Amino acid sequence: MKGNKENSNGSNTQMMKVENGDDGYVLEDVPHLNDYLDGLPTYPNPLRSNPAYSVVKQYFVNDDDTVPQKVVVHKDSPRGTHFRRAGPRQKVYFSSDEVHACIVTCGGLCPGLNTVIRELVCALYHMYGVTRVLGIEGGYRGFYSRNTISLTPKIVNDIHKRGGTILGTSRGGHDTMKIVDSIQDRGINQVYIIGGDGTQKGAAVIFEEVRRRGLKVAIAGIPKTIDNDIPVIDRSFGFDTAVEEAQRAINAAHVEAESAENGVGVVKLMGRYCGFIAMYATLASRDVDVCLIPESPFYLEGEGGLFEYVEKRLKEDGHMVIVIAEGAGQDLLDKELGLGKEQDASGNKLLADNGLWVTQKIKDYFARKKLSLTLKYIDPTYMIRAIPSNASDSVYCTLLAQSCVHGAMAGYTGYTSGLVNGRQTYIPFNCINEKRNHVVITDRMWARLVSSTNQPSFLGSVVIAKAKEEEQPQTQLLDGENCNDEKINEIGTHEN
Ligand SMILES: Nc1ncnc2c1ncn2[C@@H]1O[C@H](COP(=O)(O)OP(=O)(O)O)[C@@H](O)[C@H]1O
Ligand SMILES: O=P(O)(O)OC[C@H]1O[C@](O)(COP(=O)(O)O)[C@@H](O)[C@@H]1O
Ligand SMILES: [Mg+2]
Repeated sequence: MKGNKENSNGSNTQMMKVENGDDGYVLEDVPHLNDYLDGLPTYPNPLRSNPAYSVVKQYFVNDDDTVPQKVVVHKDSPRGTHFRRAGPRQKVYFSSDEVHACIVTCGGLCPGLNTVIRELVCALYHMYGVTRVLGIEGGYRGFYSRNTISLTPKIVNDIHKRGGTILGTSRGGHDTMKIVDSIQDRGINQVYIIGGDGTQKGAAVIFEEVRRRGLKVAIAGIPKTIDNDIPVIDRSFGFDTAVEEAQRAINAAHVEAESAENGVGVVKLMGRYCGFIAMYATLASRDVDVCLIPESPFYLEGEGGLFEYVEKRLKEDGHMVIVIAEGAGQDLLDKELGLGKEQDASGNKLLADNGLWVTQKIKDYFARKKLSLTLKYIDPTYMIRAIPSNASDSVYCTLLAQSCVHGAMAGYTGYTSGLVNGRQTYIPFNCINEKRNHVVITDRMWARLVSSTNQPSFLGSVVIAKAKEEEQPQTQLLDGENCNDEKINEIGTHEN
């Protein structure tokens, strides 16, 4: 049974393609150019005659292959939500010389952006014989305010060794009509959009406008977020690299703290709304005594508070390391400093420097108690995102880019490519855009962290009960689950 349902988000008119099957099987499908254009010609996939790929058994993905969102199931549980498996199809909807592709990067930097650009260009050229690929400079606004650059395998050959994005990026500037006018005027028919939650929302609106105008243009997203806050996918590219780089800052903080009397090292890491980088960097390092993240409220004064814990650790060990994600404790700062309304050009809330704030608070506390303290504050936030991707992220970027190109060539549109339970999939924009991924503090991963640092939970029993109520228990599969149900963080819930 095939069906479309209206998106619950009032501002977004995207029709969702949902297919229900036996035993509670649900396919959250992605749009196809065929859905709104009749009589499109198809062509055999050029990979059939590509010497590297033609020898691969079952190189082409079966059109019916789908990937389950949840792999932990019970005997009688419904089969649940699935996504279309990514990969090359037998038939393509674009001939090689017809394709005029473009690539744009938006939002904040992330390790691996250049790798994705490189691999998109190489996949288009080498797999599909496409020779017209444009780079849109400076993010979304580049569509209507900047010249484009021509991208070839030669131009992108070495870019994966550099951090940042050769195309430049920006926040704000999303003007749907101007962007789609530019796509139409330039004769672009495949748009590859690399960016985070904001960017994917922008891509969804572009897709809707392209469909409204009846254009044969595939709109494909590649999720980029150093914070790892995009739902559904296993993890975002660049996240591994960022966690690895964060180790250097934590090591430095530890060395400094260890070498001084009553030494405290404070490290601020990225994580606007979620504390994945801080959590994983802390778990990996084992030198951290307390990790503060946005999802876990904390307090400073009194019993069970941060000051009491710092004092205790210094008495016991003579030194300690604090990791703080940039979004942690922002409510406390808001209350005290009266901030809270300022936004960046994309509408993201601008955060006050909680690392500096907590540093000053600890210093004041120790001064009040006339206790000695040597505190060093390290803020490596931009250092961890301005570097090239590490080896594992680079391979991941390659697979993402190739999957994304296969999808557009096969005529799919309005999707984000993403890794779900270790398999590449096409995810409809609405599944990505309606929720944000966050650390589940009633999950075993956070419990692991709290037990490894031995930090106070800062939570009273009432708060814990409330959090448990709000979070879906990880072993419980609910009837009728779909991608819009609260996502249980996949990284945090893979238990062995
Ligand atoms: N709700 C939205 N609708 C359309 N465009 C958006 C939306 N939110 C953000 N954008 C655009 O997406 C781009 C990147 O968004 P931003 O939030 O800065 O970064 P990220 O995509 O990394 O989260 C910006 O150009 C912004 O204007
Ligand atoms: O200074 P900028 O460029 O606004 O970036 C800061 C923000 O970018 C982030 O890395 C996330 O940005 P994105 O949503 O663009 O991925 C946050 O952690 C951080 O708050
Ligand atoms: Mg974002």
